[in-house]
Amino acid sequence: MTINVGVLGARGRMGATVVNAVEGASDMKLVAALDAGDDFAPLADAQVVVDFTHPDAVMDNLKYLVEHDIHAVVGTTAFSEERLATLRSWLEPKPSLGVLIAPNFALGAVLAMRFAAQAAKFYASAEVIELHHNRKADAPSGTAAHTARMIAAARAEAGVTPGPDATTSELDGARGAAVEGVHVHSVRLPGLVAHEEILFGGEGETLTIRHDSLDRTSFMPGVLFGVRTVLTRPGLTVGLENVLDL
Ligand SMILES: NC(=O)C1=CN([C@@H]2O[C@H](COP(=O)(O)OP(=O)(O)OC[C@H]3O[C@@H](n4cnc5c(N)ncnc54)[C@H](OP(=O)(O)O)[C@@H]3O)[C@@H](O)[C@H]2O)C=CC1
Ligand SMILES: O=C(O)C1=N[C@H](C(=O)O)C[C@H](O)C1
Repeated sequence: MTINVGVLGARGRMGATVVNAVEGASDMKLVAALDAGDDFAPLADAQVVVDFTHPDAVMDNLKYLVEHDIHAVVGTTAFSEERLATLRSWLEPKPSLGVLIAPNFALGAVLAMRFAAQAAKFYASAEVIELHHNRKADAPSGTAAHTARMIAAARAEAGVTPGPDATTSELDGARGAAVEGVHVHSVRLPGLVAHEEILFGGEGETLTIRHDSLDRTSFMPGVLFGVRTVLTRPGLTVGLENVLDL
């Protein structure tokens, strides 16, 4: 079976890479490659649309896709619990429609998050550092926020209370942003692509888990897997770890 795929954000850094990947996939056909300001009419031919646009645009795009019964694979970041709840309400009357949102489609990043969740119950102290290119629109990264939430959930399940921290900040932001009790630090530099370190500290030891995306092709196997998977996975799925056999 050939899957008809549309891409939103097609002229962007990720969208252009997705266009190439879809064109190179023998089981997919690219039917629309659209960007900001384009007419969405060509999406009528798409079974699945991949969205790598902008946090300010993605909810309107998803509303359009759900209204038109088109499955969606979403890499665009900055999904709050409120946004996810809105999306679930849109999907409720569409029981066969699937939306897959993944803050990171790179296999290594998904594994790093899983390892971090595993480690979280053994270490009361954890910090996340994400490092990205300086054209990135949002901070913290979607991956860092998701990682922090996974650590928080693993701690809650294991009954681990976040470790002591005696520091008083002299300057706002010196300790980063707290996402569900986990400090997250964002670095922006030209030359970087997408990188994350998760640091754990315990009695006389530290554990560092690090992932580096050195090229945007690192995200493509996950995106193509998402396109193939979303057709048979109705409802909202958040995180590639929930569809991969890890
Ligand atoms: N989940 C993952 O694995 C990954 C996620 N990302 C995320 O993907 C998103 C895009 O990143 P990146 O490609 O670097 O960003 P870019 O800015 O390079 O690309 C975004 C593109 O989307 C276009 N766009 C904006 N609004 C719309 C709209 N309403 N409809 C269609 N196209 C639109 C932009 O056009 P214009 O410039 O004219 O506004 C631009 O061409 C970010 O949220 C980023 O964090 C990135 C890498 C991996
Ligand atoms: O903007 C990017 O580049 C990336 N965005 C995603 C995020 O915010 O986590 C995924 C990856 O880190 C690259």
